[in-house]
Amino acid sequence: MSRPSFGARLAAAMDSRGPLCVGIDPHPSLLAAWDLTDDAAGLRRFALTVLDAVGGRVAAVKPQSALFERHGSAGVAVLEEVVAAGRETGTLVVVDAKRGDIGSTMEGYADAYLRDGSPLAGDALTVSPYLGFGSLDPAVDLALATGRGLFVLCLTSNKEGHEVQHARTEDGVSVAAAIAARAAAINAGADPLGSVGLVVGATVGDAADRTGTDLTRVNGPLLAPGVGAQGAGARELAAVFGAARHQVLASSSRGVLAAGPDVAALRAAAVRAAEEATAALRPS
Ligand SMILES: O=c1ccn([C@@H]2O[C@H](COP(=O)(O)O)[C@@H](O)[C@H]2O)c(=O)[nH]1
Repeated sequence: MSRPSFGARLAAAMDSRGPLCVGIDPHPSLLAAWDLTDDAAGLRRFALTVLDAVGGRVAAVKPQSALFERHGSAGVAVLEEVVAAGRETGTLVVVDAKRGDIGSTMEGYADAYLRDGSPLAGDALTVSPYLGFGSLDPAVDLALATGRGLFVLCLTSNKEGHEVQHARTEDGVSVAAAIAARAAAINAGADPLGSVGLVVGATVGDAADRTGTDLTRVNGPLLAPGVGAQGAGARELAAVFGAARHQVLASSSRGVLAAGPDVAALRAAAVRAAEEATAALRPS
C-alpha cells in the first residue's frame, strides 16, 4: 500500500507535535563537549542519543550528511543506521545532503536518497536547484512517486546566499522567486500541503519581499534553519514568514544539541524550542 504524501505526513506531524525539526549535526566540537570520540563510534552514540531524546516527540529530525561523510564509509554506515532508527520512532527524517547535479546523475542521487529500500532514503531530502530547477526532475518524480519530499534551497540562511538568490533572471524575476514559482507549480492543488518544499532561512529578514518571493503561494512546507545558534528566534520566525507561517518547519541544531549529552536535558531543550516555534508560527 502506498504511503500518504510527504506534505500530508508533515502537516499532520506539525499539527500534533509542533513545527520543529531538530538537526542532528555531530560537529567535532559537540562530540568533544559530549565527551565522545571524533570517529564513527562517537557519531553513532551522539546521533542515537538525540533520537532517544526527541524521536517520536518532534515533527522531524534532520541529520546533516556532511558531518557523517567526514568519517568516510564508516560515517555513512552510521547515517544509514540513524535514518532507519529515526523512521522507526515515527518522527520524519529529512536528510540534509543538499544534492544537485545534471539530470542524468541526479537520477543516481534520487535513487540513493528517495527510492524505497535504499539505506539512505529518509522521508525527505534537501536539494540544490542551482544547476537549473529542471535538473531536479528525477528527484521530484521519485519523491512524489514514493510519498517522499524535497526541500529546495531558495533563500538560504547564510550571509552569502544573496549573491545568487537575489540575482535577476533575464525576465527580471529574482532567482529565489523563480525557484519558489517552480515549486508552487508542482504543489498546485495539493491538500493540505504539497511535497516540494523550500529552504528559507529564519535569518533572511525581509529577503522574500525584496526578491518578490511569494511564500504564501508555494503550497508546500518551508524549512527554516537558522533558529538558535545562527541567531534567529521567535520574533524572526514571525517576521520572515508572515502570512506563510503556518507552512513553516523551524529547524534548530546546535541550539538544542548544546543541552546534551543528558537525554532529559536534550528533551527539555527540544520541548522548549518546539513551544517557541509554535507560539511564533501558530499563534492562537
Ligand atoms: O540555508 C540553510 C540550509 C541548511 N542549513 C543547515 O541547517 C543546520 C543549521 O545548524 P545550526 O546548528 O542550527 O546552525 C546545518 O546542518 C546547516 O547545514 C542552514 O543552516 N542554512
